[in-house]
Amino acid sequence: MHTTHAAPPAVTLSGVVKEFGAVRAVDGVDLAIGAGERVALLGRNGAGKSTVVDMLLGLNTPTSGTVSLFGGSPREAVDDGRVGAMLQDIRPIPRVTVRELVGFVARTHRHPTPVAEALALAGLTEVARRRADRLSGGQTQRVCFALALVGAPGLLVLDEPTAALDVAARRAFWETMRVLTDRGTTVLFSTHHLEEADLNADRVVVIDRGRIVADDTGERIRRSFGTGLVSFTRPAGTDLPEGLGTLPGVVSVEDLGGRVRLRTTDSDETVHALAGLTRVRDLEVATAGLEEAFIGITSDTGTVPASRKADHR
Ligand SMILES: Nc1ncnc2c1ncn2[C@@H]1O[C@H](COP(=O)(O)OP(=O)(O)OP(=O)(O)O)[C@@H](O)[C@H]1O
Repeated sequence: MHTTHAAPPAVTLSGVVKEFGAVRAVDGVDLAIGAGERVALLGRNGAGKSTVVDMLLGLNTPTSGTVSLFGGSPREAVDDGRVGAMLQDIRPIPRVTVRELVGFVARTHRHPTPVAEALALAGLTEVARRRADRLSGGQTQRVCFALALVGAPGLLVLDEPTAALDVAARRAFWETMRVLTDRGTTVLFSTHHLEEADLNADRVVVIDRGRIVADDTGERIRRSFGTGLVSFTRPAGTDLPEGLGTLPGVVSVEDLGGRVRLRTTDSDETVHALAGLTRVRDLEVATAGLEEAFIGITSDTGTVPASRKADHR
């Protein structure tokens, strides 16, 4: 009988916890990423993104739980040249030309991408003869990108990859990312820009205080964040009406000292039902920007809806 074995996922994290003394940077993360997926790890500063990335690369070990890449340890996958990485702290670059540097790293791999192609993919063709230590911040970031991709890795791990890039370079960068995932490369990148995650990933994993609070397509996450804002003033001397949180579309309720703000996925339905529930004054309906919606889900005000948390235990 002929049996086929499915390839193990590119990335698997099971019950991963990472503590630094009293700080629990990663607090029980389960995540599986298949070949060719383009996944954004989205979270605000200090959410735990870099800690996850470091564990994926074997630079850090979990306090508990397991991390595996292609079914083996991160160290094995890295030593095997199956992982390309671009981290936030850009290391000093030696005094050689860009082409020499990329060529040198290419020779350390068994099946490298041709150097000219790696340079072109990273947008470095024009500066290939320049000394690598005399480049602008954005060009230096592109050199790091070329070094990450020249080994033709199965998995690319990129920690805030576009931080130093201008608008045109960003666009070119994401275009290259598409080319690579179309070839079957798995890409995991971290960002704190919802817009960037939404536009450039097939799947967005939102991390907050070390936990995954959403894992879905950017569009569905955007919708579930609730970009509608319905605000009203409650009559003086009255309490916050009961049942606001269960009105149609409502994902969170905030009471800002008499002014009540509902975040909703459907403002029309919410307003309609609100009228039947209570008397309100100064009704206002607005749309939150994507970034604001994201801040809503991950802010300290505790407005993350219980239902979304429960989805991702
Ligand atoms: N080596 C360390 N020692 C102590 N605490 C650490 C260490 N590394 C990270 N932390 C803490 O762990 C938490 C998560 O940090 P991490 O760098 O993973 O966040 P991040 O999501 O990557 O943030 P940013 O977007 O700012 O890069 C933070 O509270 C941080 O201060």
